[in-house]
Amino acid sequence: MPDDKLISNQLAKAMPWFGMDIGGTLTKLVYFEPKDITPDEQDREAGILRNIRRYLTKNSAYGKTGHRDTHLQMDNVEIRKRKGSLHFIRFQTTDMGNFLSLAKQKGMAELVTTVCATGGGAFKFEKDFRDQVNMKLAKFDELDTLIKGILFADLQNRTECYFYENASNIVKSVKRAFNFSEPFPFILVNVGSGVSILAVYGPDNYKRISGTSLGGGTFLGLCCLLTGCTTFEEAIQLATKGDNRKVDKLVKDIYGGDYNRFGLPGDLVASSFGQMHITEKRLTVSREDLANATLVTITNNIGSIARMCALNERIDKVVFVGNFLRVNPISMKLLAYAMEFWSNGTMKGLFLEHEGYFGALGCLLQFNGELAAALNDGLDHVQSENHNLIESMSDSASKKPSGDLSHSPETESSTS
Ligand SMILES: Nc1ncnc2c1ncn2[C@@H]1O[C@H](COP(=O)(O)OP(=O)(O)O)[C@@H](O)[C@H]1O
Ligand SMILES: CC(C)(COP(=O)(O)O)[C@@H](O)C(=O)NCCC(=O)O
Repeated sequence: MPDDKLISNQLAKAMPWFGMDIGGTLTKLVYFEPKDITPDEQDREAGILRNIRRYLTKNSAYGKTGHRDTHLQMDNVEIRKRKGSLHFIRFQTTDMGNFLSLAKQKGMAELVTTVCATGGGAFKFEKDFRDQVNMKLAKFDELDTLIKGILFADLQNRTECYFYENASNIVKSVKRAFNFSEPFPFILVNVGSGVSILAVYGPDNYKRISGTSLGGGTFLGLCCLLTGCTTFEEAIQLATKGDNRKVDKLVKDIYGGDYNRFGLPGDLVASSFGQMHITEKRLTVSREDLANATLVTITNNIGSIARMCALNERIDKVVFVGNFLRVNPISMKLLAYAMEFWSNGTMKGLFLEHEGYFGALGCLLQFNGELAAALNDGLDHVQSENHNLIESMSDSASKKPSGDLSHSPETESSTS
């Protein structure tokens, strides 16, 4: 059985380490940059690997839609006994063709033969990866990796988790760090293109309890249709300047004030977009108002479903993640308000700094587990779906660096 040192050696040879989450709208790529490279290792580092490392870490924009979220970079992270930084990169999934061309152009295809991937696109694009860049995808489930990513990020960064103090007063509510060191149980609401809701009881113990197709993709799609905007950033900017009350019908528009008997305040939205059947109202609303109303409609619906799920499961912590929350304090404050107000202060909405990257991060970490286990077991226990992944690792463990997840003849070796 290989010892720890051998395993860490083999894992290091598998660089570069990536985790990829190919979602319905955005592809998220987490890249581990080793920072403990010895001079000897540097000398032996293959040219392609060095170029990829430099290309990814020296730029913050790639191709047409690729961005590195530099503010999310995690330094001094230890993974597989290596110290380094985690870089967080995203691009539009519709740009996958360009990503594959770029990967080919940068020599990735020669270096990396297996990529760890999660999300629906890991299935959808598997053939494209194989046909266009000769890469295999080692597929992991998106909800498994999501939870693993969250737990890892929170361990690394004790200010990862936050909540809104004074959540019941949206104007005055302020972001504060939340101690998430004892996380279980919690409800996890992943707001991506659509919404998945999980009840998480332990690191490997969860169930998917609900979902809705009215998610981040719906907000963006409707906003583009209603306002003519073309990007998420533009949609959020418009929403920030708008007022949903000119679009929605409020309780007071119907009751003239509060509906006291059932505790419904006059300012509560009674009917989303409920004023838009009135011609004069329609003529006076702005694009900003429509964007704001769309954001409020989608957010409130998610908040309402999440709260019912939490109530049903008797869980008081509700964690919201997913890129819908990117640059979107309006929705986070609304969700925090909804959790607190409708539960009479018994539930708490929680948020995480790395919003949409946990699936990709968990994918990067998961690979370690599978790989180490495979090496430990002498590669005997390998499950069929991970066959490709382990096959290429077995190559590297025994003889030539064949390039799984990444090998080249002179790929860097471990310091140990
Ligand atoms: N730059 C962006 N481009 C498109 N959508 C974005 C962007 N930033 C945030 N979003 C929002 O995030 C959602 C996608 O979230 P994400 O968690 O990445 O889900 P998925 O895995 O389905 O792609 C979009 O539907 C949109 O609401
Ligand atoms: C199918 C999905 C898991 C895909 O994840 P996504 O790319 O949206 O993050 C998600 O969109 C979802 O759970 N949709 C809601 C389906 C439903 O329960 O109605």
